[in-house]
Amino acid sequence: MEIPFTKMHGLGNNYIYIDLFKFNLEEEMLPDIAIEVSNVNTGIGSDGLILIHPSNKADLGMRIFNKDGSEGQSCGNGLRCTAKYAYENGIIDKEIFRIETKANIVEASVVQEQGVVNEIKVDMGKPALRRADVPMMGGDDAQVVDEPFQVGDELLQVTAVSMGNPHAVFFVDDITKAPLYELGPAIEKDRRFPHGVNVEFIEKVTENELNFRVWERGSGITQACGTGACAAVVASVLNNYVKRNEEVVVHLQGGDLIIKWDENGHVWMTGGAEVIASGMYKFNSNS
Ligand SMILES: N[C@@H](CCC[C@H](N)C(=O)O)C(=O)O
Repeated sequence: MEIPFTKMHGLGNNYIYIDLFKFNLEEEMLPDIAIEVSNVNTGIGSDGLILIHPSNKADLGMRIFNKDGSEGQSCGNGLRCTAKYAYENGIIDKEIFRIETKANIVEASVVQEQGVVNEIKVDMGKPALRRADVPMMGGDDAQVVDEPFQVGDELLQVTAVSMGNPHAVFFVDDITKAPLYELGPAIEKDRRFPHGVNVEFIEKVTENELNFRVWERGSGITQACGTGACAAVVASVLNNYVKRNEEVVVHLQGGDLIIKWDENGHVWMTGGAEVIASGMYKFNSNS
């Protein structure tokens, strides 16, 4: 079967996008397609698969599958790329529109010049902070802020945030020494997170600037994670490292995002999105 695709990235966080306004895929094939297209040796190579689909609740919908075939509830970089694709390919014909995800419905605004989208701002909605909503096991149902977290021989301090998907945020003094490979895989699958977790290491640079590295649930190290950057700013506010209602520049491996957690509780994400290539993928179903 030949599948039309577009490969896009947001700060290097790259996915294969399939436009289900034009092409149909069987539900049961989706995890296998995600695994296969993500493979850099036998597929295209990506952090996963994103489907852009019709929605009866919003202007359009987006679904994200990680590299291992698991489905995530949201994807910040994917939402900006989806917004750019939808605008530039005539799926929508307005600058502000709503996108449904498995987690919630978000509002995206595109800044465009002559039909080409340069920047996308997304109202990502409100974070969920109660332990059960992350979800994280153990302890009472209050927020998980700077809580001791033992992993093997290491005693860390965790702040847990859901941006529709789960995030465990750890603050470090020097981002270049963040133990991504050493601890990322173990924390991602730690039994205290029953649905797994995205793992972020954050260094405060100034009152309005954070350094960021991520080990993503289902995909491992990626160059950027939009929901992770939102979670990092929420966690930094909760730990008094940055201020509520102020823009924070998050330096990810692939570039910068501007994030603000506003006084109404909404998290705003602003950044770019790029098209890499488009073509036809020959799906072999070998995985
Ligand atoms: N890269 C994404 C998040 C993708 C999903 C995540 N790995 C999960 O399983 O929750 C982003 O930009 O937010």
